[in-house]
Amino acid sequence: QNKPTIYVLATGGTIAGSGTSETSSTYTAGGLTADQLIQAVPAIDKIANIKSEQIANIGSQDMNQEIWLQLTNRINDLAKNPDITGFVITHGTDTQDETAYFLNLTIKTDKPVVLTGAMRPSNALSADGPRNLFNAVACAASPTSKAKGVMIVMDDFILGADDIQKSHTLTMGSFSNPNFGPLGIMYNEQPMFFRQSLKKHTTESIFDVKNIKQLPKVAILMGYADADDMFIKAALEHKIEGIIYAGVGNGNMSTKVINTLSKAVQDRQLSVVRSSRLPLGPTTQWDEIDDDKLGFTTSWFLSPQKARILLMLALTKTNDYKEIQKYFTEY
Ligand SMILES: NC(=O)C[C@H](N)C(=O)O
Repeated sequence: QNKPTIYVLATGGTIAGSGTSETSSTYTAGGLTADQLIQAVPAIDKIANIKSEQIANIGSQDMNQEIWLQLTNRINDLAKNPDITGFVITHGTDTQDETAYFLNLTIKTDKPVVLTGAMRPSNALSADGPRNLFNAVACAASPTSKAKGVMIVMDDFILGADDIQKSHTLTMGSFSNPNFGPLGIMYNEQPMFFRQSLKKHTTESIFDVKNIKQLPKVAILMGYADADDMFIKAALEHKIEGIIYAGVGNGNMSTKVINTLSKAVQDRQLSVVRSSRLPLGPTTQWDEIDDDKLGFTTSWFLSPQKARILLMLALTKTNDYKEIQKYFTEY
């Protein structure tokens, strides 16, 4: 029939998980296959032909760069097939923001790529997975979803990868674009878009991971009152190339932390990106810290975990902090 073909790549998560009963909070993420997830939503057949593939079947707390690279390379390859309209990735919610942002920077297609997941396991009373999967397929099937960057569809909202945040440990409605608002909503089997990100992504992104087997090593460390530099020293022993420091307030750091980090910038060209432990607002340059003097970069609106992804990709190109700072304003 004349329906769009959507390619579903399944990776596990609570959407594929099963609980000990339909009302218990005890469950294991992952388990159900891509085919089982799709068969549980017969309404999908009305709107799309589905092809599917099992990439992994894990809780997303175990997501890793091998799977990221596999997803990127597979989608870039499949996107050349004119019969495929768009892609849906089922994924655990814990690190969905990271995978979405990684793909946003490394996928080279205008075709819609939509991630979805669930907060309740597949056999829970009022499980959210089936509706989310239906909406994700409907979003990926629509021509209006093209060239919008990688999106996440959860709880009827369409969310952009650069601002996506999981903000509640337990309940549905956990996902939002907290700084700039959602891109749109799913309504009546169709996406309705109200906003679009101006950040570079997908076809405009310069990051190409086709020949990359191992990404540069970057760690995240968090600031707090009376922060010591012991974790920085420990990280430096592991041949780390970059540190994202999730500082207090506007990416601030204790004097001890600043001194140890700036010494590592000078002595061994460590790349340091200041970010914030706060959920909202940018980490701006030059407020209380002289970034140019120290050779530091700031993450602007990226959360520490997304700043880590951009820094890993940036380090495949350069370790010049000015160039890296440019990336943090563009992506
Ligand atoms: N709601 C979920 O999907 C949580 C689960 N731990 C996961 O990320 O796979």
